[in-house]
Amino acid sequence: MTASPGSGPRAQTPETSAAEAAFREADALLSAGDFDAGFAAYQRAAEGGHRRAQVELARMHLYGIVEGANPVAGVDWLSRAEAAGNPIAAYLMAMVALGGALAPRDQRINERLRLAIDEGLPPALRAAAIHFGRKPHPEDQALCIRLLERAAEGGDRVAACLLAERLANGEGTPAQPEAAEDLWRQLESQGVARLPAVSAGPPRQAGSTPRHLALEDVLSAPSSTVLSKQPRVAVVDGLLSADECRLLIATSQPMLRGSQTTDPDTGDAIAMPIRTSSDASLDPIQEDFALRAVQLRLCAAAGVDLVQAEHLTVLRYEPGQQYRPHRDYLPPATIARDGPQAGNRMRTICVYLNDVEAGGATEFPGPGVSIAPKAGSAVVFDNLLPDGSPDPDSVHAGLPVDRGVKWLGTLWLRQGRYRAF
Ligand SMILES: O=C(O)CCC(=O)C(=O)O
Ligand SMILES: [Fe+2]
Repeated sequence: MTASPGSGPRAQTPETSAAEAAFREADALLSAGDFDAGFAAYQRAAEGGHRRAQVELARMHLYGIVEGANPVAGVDWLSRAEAAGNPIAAYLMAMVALGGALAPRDQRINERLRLAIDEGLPPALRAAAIHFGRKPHPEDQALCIRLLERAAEGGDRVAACLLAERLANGEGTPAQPEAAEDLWRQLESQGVARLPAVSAGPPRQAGSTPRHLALEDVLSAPSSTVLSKQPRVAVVDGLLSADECRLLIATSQPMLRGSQTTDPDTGDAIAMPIRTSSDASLDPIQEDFALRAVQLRLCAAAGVDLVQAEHLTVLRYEPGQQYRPHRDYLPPATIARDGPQAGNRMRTICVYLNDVEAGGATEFPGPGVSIAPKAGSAVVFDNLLPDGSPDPDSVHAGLPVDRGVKWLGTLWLRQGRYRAF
């Protein structure tokens, strides 16, 4: 990758003063909570060629911040800013393109990410660190550490958590317990909670030459082992790396709240004794490249497209907490309200994010299958019969945790497209 803003033919044009004024006005309006007027002001600035306004306008379109937002228009604005060399636009385009729906999932993703890395964008540095961290070559491991350091220096707290754990455990670097402890103390003083121990085994991703960023290497999932044919239940070992497990935990930890369940009669989300864990559902606006890459691999393991996935949910069970026997398919009232075009939840993938000291297995009483949590491994199961109707035999439970804590990531996968990108 070559271009960097401020040099060469792709240099950014200086913003005109009218566009700059509209951009500032938009910022002020948004700070005051007036989203519609802010959107309109960004639109004026964007049409005047203001690159940052184009990016902000694109985000409002992509994430549906205002009435009339349109993800396709979001991608158009990103393309314009990207063509002018804006690295944030390139990063966001890479993130959108992972879904394959509004931009092709092709080689340009690597090029875009490289541009954003060259510009030192912390979420791009973090995503690249996690990418190289999956590869066993010592040069890739060393690169992972360096990229985490750069992201952490750029203020990325999740990267700092990942770095602290690698320093503590001597992953990709000699163990440095004191440096790890210092980093954790700094993070704790900023309100960041420590991570549970995660040991997903050594990096094992086969693939390309060291130090070469090639996302296609890490997007394919290892093969699965079928435990039951009817209902279909399979496990996939070694799906996520320790960094990826930690990424999900560190991202969701500040957002955890008591779990809710869908009332089968009304479709409302309510607290019910069936599910006593805490959870966080990640809104698309909270996603970054690394989180989407992880979800893409989960979807590959489940054999569905990323756009069929509901938002990623991360659950935490403390001792005694459980998810009593239930089925994941939705009542018609919920489907009518939330993605009627997407149909029902055809499949579920749950990935274990840590090893549980005792208890916490996922149990399918029908076929008599029980899966013990193992960091980085996943269970995939069908909720519907081949004709698309709900399968009552898909009943399953998260058994109570006896000792330790259980962290789990769940994607509920619809029959059709649920996400815009
Ligand atoms: O905690 C478990 O093992 C199962 C979780 C589950 O059933 C779900 O997330 O739908
Ligand atoms: Fe479930």
